[in-house]
Amino acid sequence: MIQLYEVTKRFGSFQAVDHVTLTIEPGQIFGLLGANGAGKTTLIRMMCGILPPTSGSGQVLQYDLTKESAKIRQNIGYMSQKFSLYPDLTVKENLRFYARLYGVAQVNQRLEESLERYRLVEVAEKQVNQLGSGIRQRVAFATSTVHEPSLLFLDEPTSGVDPLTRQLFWEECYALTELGTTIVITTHYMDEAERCDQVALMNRGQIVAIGEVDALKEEFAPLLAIEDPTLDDIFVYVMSQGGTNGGQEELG
Ligand SMILES: Nc1ncnc2c1ncn2[C@@H]1O[C@H](COP(=O)(O)OP(=O)(O)OP(=O)(O)O)[C@@H](O)[C@H]1O
Repeated sequence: MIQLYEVTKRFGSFQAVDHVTLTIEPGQIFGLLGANGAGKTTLIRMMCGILPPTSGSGQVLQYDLTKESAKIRQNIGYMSQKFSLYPDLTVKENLRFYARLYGVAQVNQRLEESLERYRLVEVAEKQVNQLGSGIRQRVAFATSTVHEPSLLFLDEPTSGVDPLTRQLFWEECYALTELGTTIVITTHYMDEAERCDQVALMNRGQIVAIGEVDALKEEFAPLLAIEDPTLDDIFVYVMSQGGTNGGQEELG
């Protein structure tokens, strides 16, 4: 589904993503973890075909990362940290906008399905700016899946969201993977990371640990001298190995 080889992104002399080589199998929920500034969003934006890599190569779906980025953008779903919703439009109008953008056939039917699935029927005619953050998150989730992409990128979709909405959100993720969707998600919540089939820990632009959660725990137990480490323990250990790459002036 995704193969990256030595993918690097530099902003000026600063290396935000540093030679990342990665395979993500279809049908998985793949979690990207790392401290603030570790490079997760930059890596996701490259996988989405939004940001060209400085160097490296790869394939997303069957498309070349550098030469076919438009095809990638058209065929994936992406829920960014800053939800790309139009606050003055209603929930339904937002959904309709994205459905048209992605060339969805039978838009009306799809909108009804989407409103139903994400429990948005009652707020369909409300403007997004009148809604609370939990519902806005559901609207953003609905817009990123309105074209039923087989590959979905979710960048911190649950930050600032209440536990019930988080729970419902994860149920939706599982339902989508049942339908064959592959999900790449970033999160700062370790309980959410535990729900992923595979996780990768990023530090200073590099992937410093990758694998199934249980396998990682086994791998890190001797290094940590803890019999049954939590993902939190591993995270703290990995991050302590050199700290993060820190901030950088915005260079565009
Ligand atoms: N356009 C840009 N110009 C300059 N530096 C940038 C740019 N975009 C990102 N960076 C820097 O690259 C580094 C990685 O940022 P990125 O947003 O990918 O991290 P992250 O792991 O997603 O962090 P967070 O968890 O806070 O979202 C940061 O130091 C950031 O300041």
